[in-house]
Amino acid sequence: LPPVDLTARLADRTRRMNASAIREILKVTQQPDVISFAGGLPAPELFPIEDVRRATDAVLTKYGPAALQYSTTEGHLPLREWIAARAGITPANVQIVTGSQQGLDLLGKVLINEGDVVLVESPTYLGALQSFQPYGPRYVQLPTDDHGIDTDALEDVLKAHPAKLLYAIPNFQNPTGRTLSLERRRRLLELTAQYGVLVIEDDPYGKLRFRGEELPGLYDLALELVGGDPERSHVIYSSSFSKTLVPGLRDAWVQAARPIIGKLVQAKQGADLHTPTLNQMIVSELVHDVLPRQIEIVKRAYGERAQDMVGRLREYFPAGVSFTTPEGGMFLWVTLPEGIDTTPLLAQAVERKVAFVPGRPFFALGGGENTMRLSYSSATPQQIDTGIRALGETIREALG
Ligand SMILES: Cc1ncc(COP(=O)(O)O)c(CN[C@@H](CCCC(=O)O)C(=O)O)c1O
Repeated sequence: LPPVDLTARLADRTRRMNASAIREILKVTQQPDVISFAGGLPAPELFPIEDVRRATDAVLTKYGPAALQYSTTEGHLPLREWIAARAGITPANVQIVTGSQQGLDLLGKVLINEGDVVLVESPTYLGALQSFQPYGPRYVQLPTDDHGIDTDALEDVLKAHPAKLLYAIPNFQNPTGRTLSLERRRRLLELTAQYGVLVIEDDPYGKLRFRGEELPGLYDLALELVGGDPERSHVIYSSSFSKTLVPGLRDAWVQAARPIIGKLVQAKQGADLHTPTLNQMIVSELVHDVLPRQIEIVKRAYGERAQDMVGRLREYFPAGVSFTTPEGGMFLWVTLPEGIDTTPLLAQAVERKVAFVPGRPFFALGGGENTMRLSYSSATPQQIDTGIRALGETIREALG
């Protein structure tokens, strides 16, 4: 039989698909002697392994075979009830998803028509761009500064472009580590409500504040504006147990009005039927006692590591380099002098046994060649010292 040209058989939309820079770099940084500031990996040494062991045993004892059987697409009801009670909504407004990454993909599938204008921060989480891309959005980048999205610029954009969606990470943003100010949260909600733009609030880091005052989320503020009725909220909230508990159980959730949840359920039926039953039940055991304790442990550790890294950046990085100083989360953002391209710089850094994520893939419409993302969450003080020193030398060399 003549060989079939398989690439010619791929669906047209696959031309819009690209690899995740983070996932690709993770393969490089698996080499044991490379200090990686690349992936947003939670600190493995802090994982509550014994608690997970006990919870797994308790679940198998309590539910028996049901813990290993197919289960509902909406998700394990006790877990949805716990999430709903905390958010002041009903379980019908909560959909469990297999990582918030799946939530982003399903939201793209049910909300984005080819050509819809999707407003994204500049820079934004590259994984969201990867999830939305196959559905053919027209991205419009929103300028950001140390207080998050520039809402004056947002108003100008909304006057110029009827937009379908605004995707935002208000707390400890990926990749910059920045936090959207309260004043701008209110202004963003006013403008998006006025112009009929749905907001996706992606908030996997919201509980990981280690400095400053906690701020109400967009979803919470929007709920207040509509008298607490989730059916009238134009904000869709996404969060995850990946950064507060463990990422490998792939448990996360979406909060939204029922018409959106209803379509998410149908999209998820077509994707994976349901999130693993056992994993949901384990998380449902852990949320009561283990989760609050784990959040405190993680916040303290990440606060120390962030402080460490900022100290080393000040010590080892050359003048002319600027960086953010986050109040929570796992990342900070470095801006090098114009003219340096951090994509080729990564290869030189890896030769010095240190890795980061070049900034370019975090910009939906290009730019950012002279930027990079650093994650401090899974690095020890010694690795931060050694790695930042090596990275500083790499940058000095590139500056000539
Ligand atoms: C804003 C934002 N939204 C969703 C996710 C996905 O988290 P989960 O699927 O809930 O684990 C993430 C996780 N991003 C990490 C983890 C990616 C891990 C990986 O690709 O290996 C990162 O940027 O490095 C995120 O930052």
